[in-house]
Amino acid sequence: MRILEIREKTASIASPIANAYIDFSKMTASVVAVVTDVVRDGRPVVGFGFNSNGRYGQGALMRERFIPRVLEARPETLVDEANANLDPFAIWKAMMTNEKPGGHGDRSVAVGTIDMAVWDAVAKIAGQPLWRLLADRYRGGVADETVWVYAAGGYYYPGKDDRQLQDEMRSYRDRGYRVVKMKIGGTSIDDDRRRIEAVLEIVGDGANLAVDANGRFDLKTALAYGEALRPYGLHWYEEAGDPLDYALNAELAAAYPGALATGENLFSHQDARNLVRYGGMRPDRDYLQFDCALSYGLVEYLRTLDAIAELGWSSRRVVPHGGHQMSLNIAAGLHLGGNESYPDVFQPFGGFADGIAVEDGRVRLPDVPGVGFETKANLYALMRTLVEDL
Ligand SMILES: O=C([O-])CC(=O)C(=O)O
Ligand SMILES: [Mg+2]
Repeated sequence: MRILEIREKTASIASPIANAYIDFSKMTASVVAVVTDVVRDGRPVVGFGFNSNGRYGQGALMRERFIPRVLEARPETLVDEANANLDPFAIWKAMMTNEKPGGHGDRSVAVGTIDMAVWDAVAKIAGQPLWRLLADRYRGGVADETVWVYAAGGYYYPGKDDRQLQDEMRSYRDRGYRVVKMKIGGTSIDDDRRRIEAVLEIVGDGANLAVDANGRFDLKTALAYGEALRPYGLHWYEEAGDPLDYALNAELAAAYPGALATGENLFSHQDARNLVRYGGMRPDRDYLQFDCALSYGLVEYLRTLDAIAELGWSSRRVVPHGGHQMSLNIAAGLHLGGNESYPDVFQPFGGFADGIAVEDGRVRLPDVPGVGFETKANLYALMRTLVEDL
């Protein structure tokens, strides 16, 4: 059993939306296909992966370092004999040969994207949905039947007024979501207060609304927003300050009684552990949002979950960023607290299986081998363009 080829290409996810920090007018993502020599139903098993929004395509790093290392490794060293399958841990180790510690940045995205495709292939070779394989291997066979999801959107874009923001949020609620998320910090605090109140007219209770500042604020502004947000009793206040400014986060946590959420821009188990050690995050109410597709993949995510468990954190406090099916599988198979969803933005990567509706804020997973990309027609059509000749 061996990996024959790893193909990648860059896809555009450009759109006019903006958060408080960046606009997405030139945003891209990498799509990867891991081609194996295993044949199922007369066709080679191919695992697919892609990286989450916000970090651009990583083709150059893949082509120059990570793909060659996998293909140069002796094939027998990448096999998991016990399970008669490929070994994601050995493949990960091969990719990370001669990589120094620290400085987790774009390479963690490149590795995470290939790792997603490897796990898709592994689950397909096993003939199981990934969520089932993960539950069997790591959680005594018990998977969650449904996963809590929330609808992320509420972006800024030119000409968008409160009425359009309300229509957007109403449409998420009409599609079965209970909790919605909107951007803050891209305008004045008074404007944001008005936008929040407009959305609360639609979703009612503050517990149905999360807000996301995308790391924009300095300490003073983070605290001022904390004061302004406090009376609303929001679901969470996300990424107030710079992702690596643990002291800012700790000061905010000491002042803000509601839930905080952060971690989407921390890309290693060491950084995740430092957030939990030094960021003042409270295990009884706050949320951790590490995204495997940006942070060296599921192999590293398992280490991250172990690292936070050692510090007393339940996996139920983890609600990944990224709105993708890979994290949905991890949430169901490894007992996380839920998953982000982008019902409308970042298509075709956002959203889950076609034909499985969100009901009362929860979604089921498809019962097909792998991550389930084949159940999302627009995404699978894009992935197939990598392997049209196979
Ligand atoms: O706007 C973005 O970069 C995405 C984001 O923060 C989120 O989904 O939480
Ligand atoms: Mg965010």
